[in-house]
Amino acid sequence: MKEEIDLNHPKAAYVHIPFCSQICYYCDFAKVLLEGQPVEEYLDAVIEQYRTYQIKTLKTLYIGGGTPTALSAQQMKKLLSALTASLDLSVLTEFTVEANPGDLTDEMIEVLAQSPVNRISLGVQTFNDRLLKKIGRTHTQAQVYEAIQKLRNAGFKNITIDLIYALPTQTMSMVKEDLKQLLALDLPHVALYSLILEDHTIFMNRQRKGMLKLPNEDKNADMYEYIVDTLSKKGYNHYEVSNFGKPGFESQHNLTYWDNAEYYGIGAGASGYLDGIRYKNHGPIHHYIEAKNKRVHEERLTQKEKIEEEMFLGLRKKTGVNVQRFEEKFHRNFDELYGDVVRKYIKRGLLVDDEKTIRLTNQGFELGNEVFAEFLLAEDFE
Ligand SMILES: C[S@@+](CC[C@H](N)C(=O)[O-])C[C@H]1O[C@@H](n2cnc3c(N)ncnc32)[C@H](O)[C@@H]1O
Ligand SMILES: C[S@@+](CC[C@H](N)C(=O)[O-])C[C@H]1O[C@@H](n2cnc3c(N)ncnc32)[C@H](O)[C@@H]1O
Ligand code: SF4
Repeated sequence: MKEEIDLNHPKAAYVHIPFCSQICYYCDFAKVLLEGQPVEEYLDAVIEQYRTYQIKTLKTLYIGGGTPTALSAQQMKKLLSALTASLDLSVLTEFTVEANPGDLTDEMIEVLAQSPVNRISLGVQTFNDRLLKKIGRTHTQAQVYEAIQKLRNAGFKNITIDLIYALPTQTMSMVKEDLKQLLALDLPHVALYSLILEDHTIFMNRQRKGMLKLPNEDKNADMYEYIVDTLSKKGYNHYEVSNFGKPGFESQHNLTYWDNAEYYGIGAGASGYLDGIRYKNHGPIHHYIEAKNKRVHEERLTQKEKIEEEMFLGLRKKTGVNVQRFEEKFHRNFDELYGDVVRKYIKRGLLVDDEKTIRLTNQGFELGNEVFAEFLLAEDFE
């Protein structure tokens, strides 16, 4: 009986730490400057929300931000022990903490190494010191090398970094140099994002004033092609639009999102998906701390929305959407719903149908959003 109940529970949890010691010029995630924030009260509120779910087993736990390593080593220790106190650790296979290369003090690394955390995601963005300054980062290339060496010395094998390409003034040869540095580090995983200009960022402000020199769309596409080609040749599995992992190192937590499975979302501004309801927690720190009910937006998804999400999220993965699984899940004939659009994009070389799965080609990945839009169902769909 216990096992049955457990199977119905989400197997992934996301915990958000919204503090940063600097605000990067491109970033629109839920975050605030650390200084002067009620960090202890915030951690207590996070732990309180986590406990309400009475979680006993998880396959993946992910502490993201913001910058989790902006916490002090003591605060991190308190958070990690509260999150794992009632967990069956034999089931927990992937436990990630995001870290800023400049924050990884010996003390912080020791706290992480002595906990069940087994994956570290470093926000590197680029190895180019001048470019790092131009995007508002305060760490340097040397600190990245130092952080990775220290993490390895402490026993961490599963280290991933985030890089951004198509940054202002970035040229193709700068992207090639970043890839060279990345490959020399021989890391098992990397996420490479194309810069997105977000509202309410310094970059958007500069763009509006005509002061931002961004690579054009063609250059952006060339950069993506170069990245995909280079990493694929070096043995990385391009398992999602922006993610590359050596076999066995694909992020299990992020695959939960793309598999359209449910997960707990804990912390200010975090989103979660439980019992068919997508929710978002209060964003502003004080609201989050004070609110009795931490969840502020809740939306029960209709069948139409669930099907659309299954397609958008599934197509982000290299393995695509499994047709049989789709039909079992939604009790619908796939071909009736999507046969026409699938055939159209197969003709254009953007989709492949290998009988069992529908998936994007590399060219399809580049034009992802255009393809996804065609998988929206009619307004009157029932
Ligand atoms: C929200 S951050 C959290 C990680 C950590 N704070 C850090 O930056 O080191 C997660 C990642 O999202 C990516 N990101 C944030 N804003 C972006 C943007 N506007 N365009 C592309 N990628 C972005 C960055 O690569 C960043 O490392
Ligand atoms: C952009 S992804 C980077 C993934 C990472 N490179 C990896 O492979 O482990 C992570 C970011 O997405 C955001 N994020 C992930 N899950 C979230 C959730 N459930 N609610 C809110 N934000 C989330 C956080 O800002 C987090 O820093
Ligand atoms: S990219 Fe990371 S460090 Fe920079 S502002 Fe966003 S969350 Fe903070």
